[in-house]
Amino acid sequence: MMTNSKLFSDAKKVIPSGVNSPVRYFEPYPFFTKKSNGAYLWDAENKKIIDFCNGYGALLLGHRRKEIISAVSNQLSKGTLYCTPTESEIELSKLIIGNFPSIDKVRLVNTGGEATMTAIRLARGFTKKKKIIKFEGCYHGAHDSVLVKAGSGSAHNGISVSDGGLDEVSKNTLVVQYNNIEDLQKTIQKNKDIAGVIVEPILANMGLILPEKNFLSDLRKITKENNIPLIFDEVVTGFRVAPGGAQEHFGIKPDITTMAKALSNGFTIAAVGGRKEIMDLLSPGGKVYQASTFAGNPISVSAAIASIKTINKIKNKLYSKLERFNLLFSTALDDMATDMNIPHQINFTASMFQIFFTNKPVTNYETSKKADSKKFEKMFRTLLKRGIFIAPSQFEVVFLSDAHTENDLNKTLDAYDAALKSVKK
Ligand SMILES: Cc1ncc(COP(=O)(O)O)c(C=O)c1O
Ligand SMILES: NCC(=O)CCC(=O)O
Repeated sequence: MMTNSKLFSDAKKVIPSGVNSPVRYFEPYPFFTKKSNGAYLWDAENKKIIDFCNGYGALLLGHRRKEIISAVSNQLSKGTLYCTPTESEIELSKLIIGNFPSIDKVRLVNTGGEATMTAIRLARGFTKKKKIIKFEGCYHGAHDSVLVKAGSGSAHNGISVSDGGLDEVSKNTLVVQYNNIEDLQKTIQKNKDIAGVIVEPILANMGLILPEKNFLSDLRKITKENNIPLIFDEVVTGFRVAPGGAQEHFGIKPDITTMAKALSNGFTIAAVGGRKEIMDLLSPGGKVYQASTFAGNPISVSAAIASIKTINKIKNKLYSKLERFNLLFSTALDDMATDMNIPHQINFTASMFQIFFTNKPVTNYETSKKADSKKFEKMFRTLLKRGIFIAPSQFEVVFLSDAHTENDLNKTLDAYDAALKSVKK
């Protein structure tokens, strides 16, 4: 049997740092997954692990969900890539538009990063302006204009602006504090050249940070008053917090929306959608260029159609169950840490939560950075020893899926109990 340790030493020889995305690495080495099903992963050493990383939020319905696997198997028998339009793309676009009333038209792309890159280019093409505003700690993918004071692996590895990124690009990205509407107002007043504001409506890349009351509605009001397109990056929140994403949950209409992850429950697809007059600027009808060989590929499209149909069919049960599980879990975890006298904060909403080891509320990049990440890593390691996998970094969140059972959650709470004890030592 191959061990995780042997696989990692092999991997390092042929893959930089042994991983294909930085967030997958943790000390001393990550486990290597052989297969998954429902709520579980099995590693190279045949250990069964309860998964709370869930494809960084993609697997809302759980691994190998039957409706999706059967739609994809059906498509596999008909071909994998045509590079011509298909009727399925129309069906998927109608489903997306049906769930997101702010969207008149939608382009399919492959990754969240590609979606935000296209959204920003569209905002620039529409306004003929240059600068974009992003919020500290929000992560929108690994491209130059958004990899500035970003969260996720970029915060974890202390990379505020990436080597190799162009200053000419990052200097056109203005960074504003999350949950600080005055900061946004001042930045808009000082700069006349703003093409768009991009935001994670719920910040899920600095741990979990919730928008304070009125933050998103004020953001909408101010951008509208100043004729600045507002981009909601719903790569994490789309379909996860509601069938129509955070914009449905908070009742706010952005001008452009990006989505990925739970859109397809584990296949490579993302989308950028928005108002007709903006979306129609895309080439070939317009002059904003976006293109990709794999965009709208029939495999991912079939997965996304099956995901949305499943979500829409079971939505009345799905979201209330996940919210109930999350409330029970987060409350029990809070009680446990309080009983142990461990300074902590728990932020939770819908099917996401995170614990921070700090006695101050976590409301933005700075307060998240001040939490004790060494304690978090200790907790992570104890959880993993006990067969529970959460994303390895303080700057990610814990994702529940429809496949988790009460029994899984009880086991996980026992593991958190041991993990908190290890933190206390
Ligand atoms: C909010 C948000 N936007 C964009 C992205 C980038 O998505 P991808 O990794 O598919 O490029 C992520 C990825 O984690 C994300 O969390
Ligand atoms: N929250 C950050 C991600 O989901 C990104 C995953 C990756 O970079 O592999």
